[in-house]
Amino acid sequence: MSMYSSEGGTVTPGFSVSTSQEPSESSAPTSPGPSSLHDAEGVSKNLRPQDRRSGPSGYRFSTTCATVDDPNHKDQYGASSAPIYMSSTFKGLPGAEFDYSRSGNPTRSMLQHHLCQLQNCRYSFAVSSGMACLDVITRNLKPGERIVAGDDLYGGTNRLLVYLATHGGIATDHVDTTDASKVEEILQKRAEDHALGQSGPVKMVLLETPTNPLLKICDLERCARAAKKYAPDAWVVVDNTMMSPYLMRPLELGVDVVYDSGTKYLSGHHDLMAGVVACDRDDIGKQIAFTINSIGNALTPMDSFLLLRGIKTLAVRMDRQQTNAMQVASYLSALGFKVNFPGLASHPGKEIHDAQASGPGSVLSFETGDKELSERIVGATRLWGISVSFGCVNSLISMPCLMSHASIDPKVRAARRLPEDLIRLCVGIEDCRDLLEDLEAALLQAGAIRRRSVRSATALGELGRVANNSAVSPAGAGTVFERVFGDQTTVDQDIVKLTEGVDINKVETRGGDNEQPKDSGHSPTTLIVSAPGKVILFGEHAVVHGVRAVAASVALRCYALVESRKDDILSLNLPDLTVKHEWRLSELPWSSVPSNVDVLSPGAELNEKLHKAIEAVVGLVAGESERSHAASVAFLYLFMLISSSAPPKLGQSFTLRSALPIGAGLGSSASLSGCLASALLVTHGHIGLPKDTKLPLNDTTLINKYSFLSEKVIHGNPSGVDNAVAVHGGAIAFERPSARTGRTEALLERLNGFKSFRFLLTNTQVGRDTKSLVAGVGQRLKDDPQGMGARLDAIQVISHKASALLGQSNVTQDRSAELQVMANLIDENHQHLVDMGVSHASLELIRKTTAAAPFNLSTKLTGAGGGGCAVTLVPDSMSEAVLQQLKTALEQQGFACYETTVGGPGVGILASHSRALDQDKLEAARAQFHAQAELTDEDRSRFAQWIDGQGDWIHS
Ligand SMILES: Nc1ncnc2c1ncn2[C@@H]1O[C@H](COP(=O)(O)OP(=O)(O)O)[C@@H](O)[C@H]1O
Ligand SMILES: C[C@@](O)(CCOP(=O)(O)O)CC(=O)O
Repeated sequence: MSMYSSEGGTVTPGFSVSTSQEPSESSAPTSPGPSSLHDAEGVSKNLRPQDRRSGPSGYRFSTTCATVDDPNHKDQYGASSAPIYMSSTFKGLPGAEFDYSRSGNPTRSMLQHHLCQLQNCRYSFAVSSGMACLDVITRNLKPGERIVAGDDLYGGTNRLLVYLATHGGIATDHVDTTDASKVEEILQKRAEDHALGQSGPVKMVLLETPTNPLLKICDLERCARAAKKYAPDAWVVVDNTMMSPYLMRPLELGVDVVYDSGTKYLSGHHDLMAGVVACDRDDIGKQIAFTINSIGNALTPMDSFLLLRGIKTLAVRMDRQQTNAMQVASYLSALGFKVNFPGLASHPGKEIHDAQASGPGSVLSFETGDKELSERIVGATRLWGISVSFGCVNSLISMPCLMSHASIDPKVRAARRLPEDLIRLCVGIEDCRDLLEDLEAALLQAGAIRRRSVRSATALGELGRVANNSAVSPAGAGTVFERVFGDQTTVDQDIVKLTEGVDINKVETRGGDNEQPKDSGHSPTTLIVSAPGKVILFGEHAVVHGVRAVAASVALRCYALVESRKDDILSLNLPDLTVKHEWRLSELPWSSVPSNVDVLSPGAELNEKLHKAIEAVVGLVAGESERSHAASVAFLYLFMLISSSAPPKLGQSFTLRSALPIGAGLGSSASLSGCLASALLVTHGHIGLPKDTKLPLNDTTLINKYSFLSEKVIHGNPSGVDNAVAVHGGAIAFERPSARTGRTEALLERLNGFKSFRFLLTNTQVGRDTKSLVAGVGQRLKDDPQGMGARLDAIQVISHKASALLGQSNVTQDRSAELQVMANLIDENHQHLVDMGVSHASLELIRKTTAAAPFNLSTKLTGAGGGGCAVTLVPDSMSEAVLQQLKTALEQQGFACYETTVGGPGVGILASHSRALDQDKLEAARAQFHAQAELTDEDRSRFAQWIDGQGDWIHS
């Protein structure tokens, strides 16, 4: 029988183990015991455990891990990997080494031999789980005897101790073991009580360091000394799971028994449950062998094999895990979170820890100050698996109070100062950049941090400074991070280094260690956004081909309500088109998102693969109109692109309502696109909300880029003028980049004089489709490049004249002459549009009506034409009565008139975190957004008026 076997020889099924079958003190190992080798080498405790030689071969730790060699169980075929003896019984005469697998199994014996090498001890036992270890150990206690244990214990340990108290009469004193004097005090007190007959003797001191999940440090040597002094009969037991024998070997520090949950670091792959008990004392070894054989919780052959295999890579795994953990801890700490990790210089127990262990391990925890925020963070991670346990090659995230420690009474948790908001991270071997990116994205999505734009960094003169750092993102996005504690703003270059390659600009935390979270510092999850429609006064269609267009925002807007959800559903509600979509986030075609998306710098081209994949997903809804299909595809396209850096786990609900007539040439699609882009960029943390009510230009530029992509989905080949107006607002002259004109960058010029003109918009109510009208003009240009080219040139001249006129901010002396010039330009431009084939009988009727006496006004189609809207220039001199008369005439012909002001603001944001959208207002807004689908024009304008009148909108 091997000294390393737990079983102790032959056991006949159905019979109890006789003492002679337990490991006997006289039995000698058949190979030199590890301790003898150590003694021979005079190994000093001052050497780091992993540097010390261990095992009979005298190899260092990682070599020993990989070198499984049990001289007592040499394989007859020379198998390189320990064979799995999948046999419950073994044939042979009584007295043979193996007879029944509960008592002994060759695979388990090989494992236990190997564990002895690693743990530098003579007895190692493999059982069915970490808790089984504690069960086996505590069975040494008798009713009336006592345990002293820590107060920051794993929930399962706590549960077993409570069970022992209630069912076994074995009480536990919980003390703060991080303060060795407390351990000394309680041991002394119990010794005195026992001497006086007032309490049972302490028979076990249960320690763990670092503790789980607060990572507090206990001085093992000092506690063990105190135990030997005041309770010499007590077993000093250490749960070494957080360290593993690679980082700490408590038996060398005066401890009697060590156990590890083998499920964690030892196996490393979360593919088995196991526990390992180790000791160097014969009396304890004998007792434990007896108990395991009696209760039958020894590890199965298959799991023994798996554990043995896992152990071979223990050192390399832990090296990588620790390095990663150190980076994660530093990252969180630099962001201002309270981080518990003994690797950090700030850890109060670091000195003691470093003296007894050779690394911090890879478990850390941090506090956010807000339980719900923590839940959101945990829920928002993707790469970090939400799971209990630790030590696995895969990184895990959990909230101990809801998971591993949920079995501890909340009152007890509170008394033991276990914060409810605590998040535990168990770091794996992944590429740390991915881990940090995922964590960062989760922090952003949950609202724990927020990023700020590159522009403000540049303004602060910081970007250049940090850009010199070699660790700046290869994407060149300018990885500058900013922390904010109250009013203090710092740029932390360490974070830049840590998140090398992370495509994020600036990050602000919303609280330091002692600071309560401030709502103002995070990406709001509930908000209302709006964007205006537009009227093109000159240059529509031609603008697609590089010609200048003159356009302005109108007071009719689209509005979106965005709310976060607690499930994984992404919902898009389009009541104007009576459509509601719901998609499960996991069902979206994430694999079609290009891998190299730079969210802050999207290209101007649609990604065809993603576009097609999304069309297929949206196309699954039967009976949807082309209109809502296009809007839904545009929405999903933006959603997937914008969230691609961290696909969320929790869904969102989007409800869009428009005060604009849809498909009437007033840019409803662009205003919808502006709403979607701004809402997504803000709620996904790519745009932080400004402290004042003005969105910075770089943010509106980003919104515009996404709006343009959305327009491309809806329109095919838009010029970009509609979305430029919807996002930036005001009145503009616009020219897109074009091969025809040689322009390589879009031109956007503000026209301040536009506002002084009055316009009447008249909707023909004739539906049409921008996409096909634009495509039609494109085709005509191909068919007749000369004729069409001449028209485009003529429109270019018109637009230039008009923008020169409308750009003047002061009303000139000769106002009526100006108005006449404008009227002529309108007529001329309309004629070209007729020639381009995009007018319509209804539009011509409006022209005729407005041109007739007594009105004598100039009108042109606006937008894509083919129906839709017409715009009429109303001279300053026209009285309200005459204007009313014109409106009545038009309305009698079945048209709808809008008197709208032009040149108002672009995208607007009303966020729930500001007082502008308090709970009451939000409820009222919800009711309005979710009111019956069909709204009359009057309902719409009432709704718009109400929403526009709420709070302080943040505007472009
Ligand atoms: N309120 C809305 N709800 C859903 N989709 C909308 C809404 N407003 C605009 N759209 C989308 O925009 C398209 C209309 O765009 P378009 O034909 O260019 O007309 P417009 O001149 O109004 O922009 C619709 O077919 C639809 O896809
Ligand atoms: C015809 C066009 O110039 C304007 C389209 O406006 P609308 O979609 O009709 O609102 C096309 C474009 O500029 O993208």
